[in-house]
Amino acid sequence: MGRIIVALDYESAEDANSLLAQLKGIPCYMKVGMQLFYAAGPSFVLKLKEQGYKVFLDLKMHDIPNTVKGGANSITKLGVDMFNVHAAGGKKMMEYALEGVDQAVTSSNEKPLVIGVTQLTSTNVTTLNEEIGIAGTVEDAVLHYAHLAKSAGLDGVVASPLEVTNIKDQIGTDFVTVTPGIRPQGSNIGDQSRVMTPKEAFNQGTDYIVIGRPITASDDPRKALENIIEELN
Ligand SMILES: O=c1ccn([C@@H]2O[C@H](COP(=O)(O)O)[C@@H](O)[C@H]2O)c(=O)[nH]1
Repeated sequence: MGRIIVALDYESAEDANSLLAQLKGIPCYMKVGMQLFYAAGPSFVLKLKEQGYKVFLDLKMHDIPNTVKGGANSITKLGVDMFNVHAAGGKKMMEYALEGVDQAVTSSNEKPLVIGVTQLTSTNVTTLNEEIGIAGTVEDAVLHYAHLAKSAGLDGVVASPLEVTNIKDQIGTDFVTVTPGIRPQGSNIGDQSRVMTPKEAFNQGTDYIVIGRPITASDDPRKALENIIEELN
């Protein structure tokens, strides 16, 4: 099941390597987010690639277009398979990200999937309306950003599984959806708001699910991942 992305949300390379050892041989993507990247840096990403992992670099870039272009250029040179930018940065920012990618693509650096973050899966309608200042439903806000990401030329979006059917219906099945907010039955929701089980998420038609704590905080991470895969089969 190469469509499961495990979130390596750890404070050190040692901790992340310990999980990698426990999950050895199970085909899945590895996601490096800001906690691990800021601690272990690009060299950790390069080592993951050397070991043959598919890598999603989840740094959610959001800055002026020129800065994002430079960031996207540097990320592409790391050889990652997927990275993301906030769609809230606007169409021009996303277009510049793609320019940064194009300028870094060589025969040894393949083009990564570039994915736009719509609304974080921790965001509920109250946060959206009263704190972020966007009126209406979360679903509409997600769809708005998904259309914007598509118009900028991005490959897909990060959204919750709840929005996948509408995204695929409106934008097309080949527009990639990457969905965190995954909680196997009975697991702690924590700070997430818009959640589904792994099976429900794939039933909605998502391309990739992202799972962190239900695996990493488990007493037996390998068993936790194997249980998820078994449920999906
Ligand atoms: O909208 C988003 C975007 C990214 N994430 C990231 O996914 C994982 C989820 O971890 P869990 O422990 O399974 O909650 C985490 O790394 C987030 O930074 C997200 O949750 N929602």
